[in-house]
Amino acid sequence: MGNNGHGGTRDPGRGRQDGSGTGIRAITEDDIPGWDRALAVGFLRPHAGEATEYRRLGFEPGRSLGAYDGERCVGTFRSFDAELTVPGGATVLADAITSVTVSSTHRRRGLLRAMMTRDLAAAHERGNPVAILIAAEYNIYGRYGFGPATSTHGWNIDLLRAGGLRKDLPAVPGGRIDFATMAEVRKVGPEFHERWRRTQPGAITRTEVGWRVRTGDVKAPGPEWQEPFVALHRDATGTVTGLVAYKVDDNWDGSYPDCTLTVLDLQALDGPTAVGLWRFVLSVDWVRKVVVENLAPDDPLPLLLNDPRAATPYADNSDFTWLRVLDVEAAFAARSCGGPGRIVLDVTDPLGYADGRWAVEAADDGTCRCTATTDEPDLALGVGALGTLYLGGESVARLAAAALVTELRPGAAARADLLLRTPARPWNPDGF
Ligand SMILES: CC(=O)SCCNC(=O)CCNC(=O)[C@H](O)C(C)(C)COP(=O)(O)OP(=O)(O)OC[C@H]1O[C@@H](n2cnc3c(N)ncnc32)[C@H](O)[C@@H]1OP(=O)(O)O
Repeated sequence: MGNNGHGGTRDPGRGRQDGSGTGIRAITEDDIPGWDRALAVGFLRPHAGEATEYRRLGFEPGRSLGAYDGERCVGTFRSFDAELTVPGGATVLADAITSVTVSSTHRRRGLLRAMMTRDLAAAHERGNPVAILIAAEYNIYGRYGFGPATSTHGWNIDLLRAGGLRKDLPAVPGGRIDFATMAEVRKVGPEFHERWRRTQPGAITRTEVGWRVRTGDVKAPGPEWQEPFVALHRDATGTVTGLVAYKVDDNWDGSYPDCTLTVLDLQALDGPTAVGLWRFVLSVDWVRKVVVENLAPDDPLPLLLNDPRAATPYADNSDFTWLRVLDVEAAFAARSCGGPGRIVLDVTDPLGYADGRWAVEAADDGTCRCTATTDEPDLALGVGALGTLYLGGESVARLAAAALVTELRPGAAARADLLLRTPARPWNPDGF
C-alpha cells in the first residue's frame, strides 16, 4: 500500500490553506439549520427549512464539513460509509461523498479543494479503499482523482410497437405479484435489497433514512414526494425475489387514455423474476409508453420485447457513480478477476494515495492480488482511469483508444482486459 514510485504526498489534506480566509470545520448538530440553508443556496434551491429533520437523522459527527466566513456557512460537504459491491460479489466500504456546494459569493477560492482533500485524507486514514460520488458536472471531480465508474442506460418504450414481451421467456413457477403499502415496503424492502445489492457490482447500501424517504415517512429536500405504486414479486415459497416502483401520469387524448408509466426502481434476484416484473409493468391498462430512466448497461430488457426497436435510449443517459481509488492493494484484493495473469500498472496520482507501480495478479480461481512492485510497467494511467476500470464499466482497450491509458508494451491493453473483465457490467440505481 502507498507511495512507491512517483514521490507524491501521502497526506495532501493536512495543513492546506484555501487562501480565502474562510475556515473549514466539521459541523455540530446545532449547525445543521445554517448548513442546510447554505446547501440549498449552493444547489440553487429555495430554502424552506423542511429538511432539518432529515439532516439530523443522517448526521454523523465529523462527517459533515462546513466552510465558514465568520458565522456564515458558505460551503457544505458530507460523507458517509457505504458498502459498495465489487466484481465477484464482495463489498468494500466506500467513502460516499455528497452535498457538495460552495455559495456563488465564495466560488473558485479553493473551498471545494480544501474540503475534498480533508475528507479524502480522513477516508484514507480510516481505511476506506475507495471514495465514490455522483457528479453534478463532468468536469469537477477528475482533478481529485475520480473517474466515471458506472453509467445509466434508460429506455423509452413504445408499447404499441413493442408488442409485449416474448412468449418463450421463462417465468417463476408459482410466482406472484402483489401491490405493497408503504409500511410493507419499509418492512420487507430493506431485507430484499440487502440480498439484491450483493448480486450487482456497483450497487450500494440503502440507509434506513433512505427507505423512510422513499416511502414518505421523512421529508427530504427536492420535489414534493408522491406515493409511488410498489409491487413485490414472490416465488412459490413466499420469498420476495423482486420489487418494482413506478408512477403513472394522467394523460388523456380526448377520451383515449395515453398515459406514461415511469419506472422508479426495478430490481430482480433472477431472470425469471425480471421477466415477470417487466410483463406486469408493460401490461398496465391505459399506459401507452413506459419510461425507465436508469437500468444496467447490460440489462437484457430490450431483447425481451417482441420488437426491441420499440425501446429507444432515454435522452439523459449518462455517467453516474464516480470512483476514486484510495488504497490500490485493498481495493483490488476485494474484487475478482476475469482470468489468470499478471499486469503491471504505472499509476499517476497527484494526491499520492494510488501513486506508483502496482502488479495486479489473478489466480486460476479469479482471486485477485495487488502489490507494489519495481518491475517494468505494462500500462501507464492516471488514478481517474484506474477508478473507471475498477468496477469493470469500461475496457482497457477503449480507454487506451481515448488516450486515457498508455500501452507501454504491445498487447498489454488486451491482456489487461482478460484480467480485469467482469461477467456483469457495474450498475448503481441509487443517487445519493
Ligand atoms: C457530489 C456532489 O454533491 S455533486 C454537486 C456539486 N455541486 C454543485 O454543482 C453546486 C454548484 N457548484 C458549486 O457549489 C461550486 O461551484 C463547486 C462546489 C462545484 C466548486 O466549488 P469551488 O469552491 O468554486 O471550487 P474550488 O475553488 O475549490 O475549485 C477547485 C478546482 O475545480 C475547478 N472547478 C470547480 N467547479 C468547477 C466546475 N463546475 N466545472 C469545472 N471546473 C470546476 C476550479 O476551477 C478549480 O480548478 P483548479 O484546481 O484547476 O484551479
